[in-house]
Amino acid sequence: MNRFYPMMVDLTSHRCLVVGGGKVAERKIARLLVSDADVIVVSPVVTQTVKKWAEIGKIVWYPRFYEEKDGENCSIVIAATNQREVNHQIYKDAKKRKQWINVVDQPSLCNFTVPSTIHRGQLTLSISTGGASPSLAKTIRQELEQIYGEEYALFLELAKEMREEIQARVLDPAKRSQILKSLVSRQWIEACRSHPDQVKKWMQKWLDQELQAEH
Ligand SMILES: C[C@@]1(CC(=O)O)c2cc3[nH]c(cc4nc(cc5[nH]c(cc(n2)[C@H]1CCC(=O)O)[C@@](C)(CC(=O)O)[C@@H]5CCC(=O)O)C(CC(=O)O)=C4CCC(=O)O)c(CCC(=O)O)c3CC(=O)O
Ligand SMILES: NC(=O)C1=CN([C@@H]2O[C@H](COP(=O)(O)OP(=O)(O)OC[C@H]3O[C@@H](n4cnc5c(N)ncnc54)[C@H](O)[C@@H]3O)[C@@H](O)[C@H]2O)C=CC1
Repeated sequence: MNRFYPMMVDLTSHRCLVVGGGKVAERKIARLLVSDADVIVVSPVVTQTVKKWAEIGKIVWYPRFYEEKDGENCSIVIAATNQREVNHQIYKDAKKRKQWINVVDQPSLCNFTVPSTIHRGQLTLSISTGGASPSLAKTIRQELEQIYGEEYALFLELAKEMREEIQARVLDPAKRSQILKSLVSRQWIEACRSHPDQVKKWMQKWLDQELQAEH
């Protein structure tokens, strides 16, 4: 069994090739766009959504069949056609170039796979089943979406600000660690959900009290 190494990658401005323009390719492209990658799509036919992305300049689309040179200078290649032999050829070309390659119909050829993912601002939750059951990954994603709502985005934004202030102002490591831990409480997360407009003021007040107790 292959245990994949979970890794958060900065794809900003990295050229990423997606071959194919169907439903599966569209999903992979959407993920790459969230990460600000430079996406090149090669496919004679694409979905309406992919076509729209090309029209508004979010991606570059070459409306033709795959050619070996398409993968040049790409950090990542995704073979997402419905032709097994074409996907296999894309794999061989990418392997020669030592690129990161995802083949949507042959998990054993992938040197990376795409997990099911939830974004809540800076929070990312990803689920992988190592290719055993993508449907289970999707089901768990849907369950977690109910538990981890949009309030986590606001909470993290505020927690980041407060954390920076705590790091700058609390010099005693033990005390700093204690305040940083108490910042992460159910109450604050709940307040982000119920009172998004007021919570920052309350948190700041709480922090000021904690910092005063310092002196
Ligand atoms: C190995 C991997 C490679 C990769 O694509 O990266 C792979 C491979 C394959 N998927 C197949 C089928 C389906 N995949 C989905 C859905 C998703 N597949 C995703 C990832 C992965 N799929 C990687 C492993 C992920 C892991 O480790 O868990 C997700 C998580 C991420 C994403 O794609 O963005 C996304 C859910 C996103 C979400 O909604 O949260 C559904 C459900 C649906 O579409 O509703 C079905 C139909 C039901 C079923 O088969 O279970 C087939 C058979 C094709 C066939 O039979 O023709 C293969 C090939 C094979 O297994 O041989
Ligand atoms: N990994 C995953 O998450 C999943 C993978 N699959 C697999 O993914 C494959 C694709 O599925 P869909 O997107 O639904 O298929 P689809 O039939 O909607 O799209 C296939 C695309 O490939 C393009 N294409 C075909 N030959 C090409 C070539 N030589 N060069 C460039 N583009 C070419 C077509 O123009 C079309 O846009 C299927 O074979 C299926 O087995 C299916 C479900 C999920």
